[in-house]
Amino acid sequence: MTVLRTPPSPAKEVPRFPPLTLSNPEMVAKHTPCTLHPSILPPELACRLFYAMMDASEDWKRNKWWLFDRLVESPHRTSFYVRRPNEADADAVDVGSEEWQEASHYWYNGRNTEKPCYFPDVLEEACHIVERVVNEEMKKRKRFPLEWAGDASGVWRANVAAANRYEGGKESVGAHADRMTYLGPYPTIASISLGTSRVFRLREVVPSNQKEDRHAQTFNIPLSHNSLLVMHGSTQERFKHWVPPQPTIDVYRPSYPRNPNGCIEPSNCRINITFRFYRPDFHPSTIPRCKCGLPTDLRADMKNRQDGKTDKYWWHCNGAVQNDGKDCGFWRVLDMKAEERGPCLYDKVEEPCTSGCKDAA
Ligand SMILES: O=C(O)CCC(=O)C(=O)O
Ligand SMILES: [Fe+2]
Repeated sequence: MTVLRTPPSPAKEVPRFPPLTLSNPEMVAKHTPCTLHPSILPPELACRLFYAMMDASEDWKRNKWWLFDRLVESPHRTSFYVRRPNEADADAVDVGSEEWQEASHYWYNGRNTEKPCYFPDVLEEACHIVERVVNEEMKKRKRFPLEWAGDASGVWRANVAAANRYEGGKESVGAHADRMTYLGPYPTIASISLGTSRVFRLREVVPSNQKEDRHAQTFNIPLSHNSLLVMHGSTQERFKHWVPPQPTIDVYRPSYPRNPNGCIEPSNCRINITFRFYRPDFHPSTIPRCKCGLPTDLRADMKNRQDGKTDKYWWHCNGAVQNDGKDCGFWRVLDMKAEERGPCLYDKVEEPCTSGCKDAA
């Protein structure tokens, strides 16, 4: 017997757009929730910071983690710095204190047991400039209800910095969104690049309910020496970012010699420094432990984004990266109220901004 069925309707044609290079600040602001400043520090300071971080990076380590049954190493070196609290500032958090040490170990996937270094003077000098620019930017933007609002002064500041060194074009970092364990939701992350220019890549994670309607586009942002990329709130909730290996790179020629009468040595290294704010309401003592007894990871539920206020985040076991690849399967939804976190901008933001809203991009 032949059964006649109506043929299935052809799948909807959803256009795919090729990767787009965002070569100026206007394009970056149009397509992403980030802002680009091509030249952020006075040139002499940028060069001094490059040399200081190149010297320090001799001691930086490659992160290690378990991928299934294999111990793998990051294809770049990394380090973690904490800022000395400002005595004059009553709100300042001493993330260098013993109670915060766990947060620095977490950067190294629980491996590093040494005390993190305080910002060297040159990093402190750069940080002041970065903070001023970030705060100017933030004033112009629509903010998100879950952002931190506990600072009496209302200004953004950095209390930690993570640094990476990429040597040559082969070194890279894989696609990820930054873990929010100590940053909390909608963090602002300010990223300085020094040395060789590399491409920074961003790609949105399209929510499950929009998958049939649109594809994500890949954006390439060339980050040259002394540029600042500010990843504003929602970047970690909506996008993954990475620095891909690059077959060719332009060697960086510093504008100043290392020593007054020395010669200029070209370099094939890129140094990246991300300034971050570890929130007091995400203090290590408040981070849920999984069944392995380890601090859990906080991640945004990127595929089910909501309205900027009711977005979901999960605490989940981070054991797989540390524990011979074994994960205890623990997870729990973040509940800001029940976990007594905040204060957030909730009450100050009149209308919630949808994660995809244009002003927030
Ligand atoms: O090197 C960069 O620009 C990105 C580094 C990064 O994504 C990270 O450290 O989380
Ligand atoms: Fe990152």
